Amino acid sequence: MGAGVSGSRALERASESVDYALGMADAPYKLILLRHGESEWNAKNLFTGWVDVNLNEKGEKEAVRGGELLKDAGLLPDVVHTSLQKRAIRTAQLALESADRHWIPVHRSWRLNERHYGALQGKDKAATLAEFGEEQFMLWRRSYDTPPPPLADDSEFSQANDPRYASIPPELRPRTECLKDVVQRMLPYWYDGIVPDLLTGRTVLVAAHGNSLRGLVKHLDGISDADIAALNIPTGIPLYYDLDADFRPLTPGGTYLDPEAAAAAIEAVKNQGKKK
Ligand SMILES: O=C(O)[C@@H](CO)OP(=O)(O)O
Repeated sequence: MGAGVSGSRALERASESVDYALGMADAPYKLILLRHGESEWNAKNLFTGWVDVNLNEKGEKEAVRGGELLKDAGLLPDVVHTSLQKRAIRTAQLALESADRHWIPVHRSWRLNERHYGALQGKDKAATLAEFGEEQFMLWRRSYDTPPPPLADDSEFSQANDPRYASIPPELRPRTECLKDVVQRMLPYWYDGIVPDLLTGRTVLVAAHGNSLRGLVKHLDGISDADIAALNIPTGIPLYYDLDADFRPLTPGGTYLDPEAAAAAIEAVKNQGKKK
């Protein structure tokens, strides 16, 4: 019995020293969220959703700067997860190149895609606000559980027949989504794709979108369905989370690596539709 007790103490000590060696004693898990840089349609103030729009020049610069911020902060990702959309994929590549981490393993999933914006995809935000009024506009844009009308499969902005979504049965491919739908399809990937990487002590970068990241932040910070309406995420500025052993943030809301730029950009996202 004595041997058993000292054996288990030795095991405890060994596991403590592994935690220490991995720097996991206080904040075991390091997670970085990065919304893609400005896209061509962000600049034109159009609802984008699943339309596969590219970064514009400003967005490319934001992505490069995002990588520099990571490097300066000593937050070097060991693995990256992206959506299946070009603006997030390219943002991750540009950021990782500028942090000299272009070689890390990459995983992609449609579950990190932007919210499908239904029949609003391709529409001008200011014109939509003017046509339907502020209440309806904000309900579609920021309410937790009111999706816009579905997008017809024969629309030029539909992804119903896009081969990259072939693994989703045709009738289950989104034609519109509210944030609640996004949380429901994103969380399985968080648990099965991202958390296992965090558990091994890797620093994980998630390069995704305004609304898929709002869904993830809602989950991490335990934000209510009502309060999430007020949360906006800026393009291209890394948001860093130290997570405890239960994957809860040590600093609620995380930390933007450039807080001043983030505050100004959050305000601009919030006011989209009100100008241009
Ligand atoms: O158009 C979109 O897909 C998203 C993100 O750009 O817009 P919003 O911030 O209005 O939800």
